[in-house]
Amino acid sequence: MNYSNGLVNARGKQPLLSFGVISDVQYADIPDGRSFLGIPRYYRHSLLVLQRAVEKWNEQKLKFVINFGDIVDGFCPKDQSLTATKKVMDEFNLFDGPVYHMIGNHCLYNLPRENLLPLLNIHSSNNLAYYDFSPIPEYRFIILDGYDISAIGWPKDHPNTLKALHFLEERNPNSDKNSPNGLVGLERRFLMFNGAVGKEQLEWLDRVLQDATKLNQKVVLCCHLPLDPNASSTEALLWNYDEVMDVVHRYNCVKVCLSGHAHKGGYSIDSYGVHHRVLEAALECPPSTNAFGYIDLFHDSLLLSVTSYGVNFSSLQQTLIVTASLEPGQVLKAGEDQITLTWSLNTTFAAGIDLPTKL
Ligand SMILES: Nc1ccn([C@@H]2O[C@H](COP(=O)(O)O)[C@@H](O)[C@H]2O)c(=O)n1
Ligand SMILES: O=P(O)(O)OC[C@H](O)CO
Repeated sequence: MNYSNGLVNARGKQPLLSFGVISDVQYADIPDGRSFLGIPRYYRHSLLVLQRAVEKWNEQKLKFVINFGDIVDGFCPKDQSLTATKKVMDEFNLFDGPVYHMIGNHCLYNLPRENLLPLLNIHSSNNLAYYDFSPIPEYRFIILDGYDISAIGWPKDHPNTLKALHFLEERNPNSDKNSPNGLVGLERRFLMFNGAVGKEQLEWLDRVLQDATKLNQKVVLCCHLPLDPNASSTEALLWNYDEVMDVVHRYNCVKVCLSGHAHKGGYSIDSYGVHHRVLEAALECPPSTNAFGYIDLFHDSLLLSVTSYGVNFSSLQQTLIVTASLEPGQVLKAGEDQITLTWSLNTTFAAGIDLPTKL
């Protein structure tokens, strides 16, 4: 198969396919602000990051794009939720190919599922937002709905809202269920801005992984909420990340889990050798810097090139490269294959790095 834009990757191999990634745009037409923890948030600039991303992805002729959720921020005035969501979608729609979306908590603060899902081109009879696709026979992509069991997004009397409230009541004694005060270690994920994958979705995941195994496909698992404590702040984890990973670990086909939500990003390899990469938030890029990228898929590895914080878009001085070898067997320690490189001014996208240890 040819590399989509006709270029050979600087490692000398032609990728089977390349696709774009971005997360947590959280656009709102409001002045800059800060997160609860004081991190600056640039609500208007994030749309410019998306515009630059789409421009770059089109230049690179990528096959498709995956958006990891939270396209509009919860602080968006509610009478502007619909127009803001459409405005962001208009930008995504300028990409010359399909864009696969997933939902995040901020999307759900703005619009109920029944209005949101059609805008995100997620066609579902039960308002759940999980699905899979296989752009080439060698790979299967699975998009999870991390807010299946959630106290946000469903009507107040929906069984999933009630289940979520009950779940939180049992695990988080604070009156503000977004507060992790007093919760210890992994308990700190039991917050209202997170959610869980429900039983039926878990069973569906199991069936898809069974099928992928039968077809000898490698799987990229995507979820707004991170699935490994070593790749994310504890407060951002999916409530039942452990149940999801128990299903994943029954098979050998899932090679990498990608997510957003934990804005500073992260990377780990779990004890089964599955790679986890949390993507940095577009929202928290200071003006004229970026957080988006693309992934090259190979038979035995993938290569993520991220245009990261502090990088001037036109010079692309720094590119964060992660090569993740996908063969089963030996497990690398987290961080061992994550390398930050500084490139000279006239270098554009750069080479991958061969792993010191081949899996
Ligand atoms: N450590 C934290 C983090 C958050 N909260 C609460 O969650 C709300 C949303 O947080 P953002 O990161 O999206 O700004 C925030 O307003 C707090 O109520 C918290 O209590 N402790
Ligand atoms: O996506 P937000 O704004 O709800 O923030 C989530 C936090 O970063 C989780 O620690």
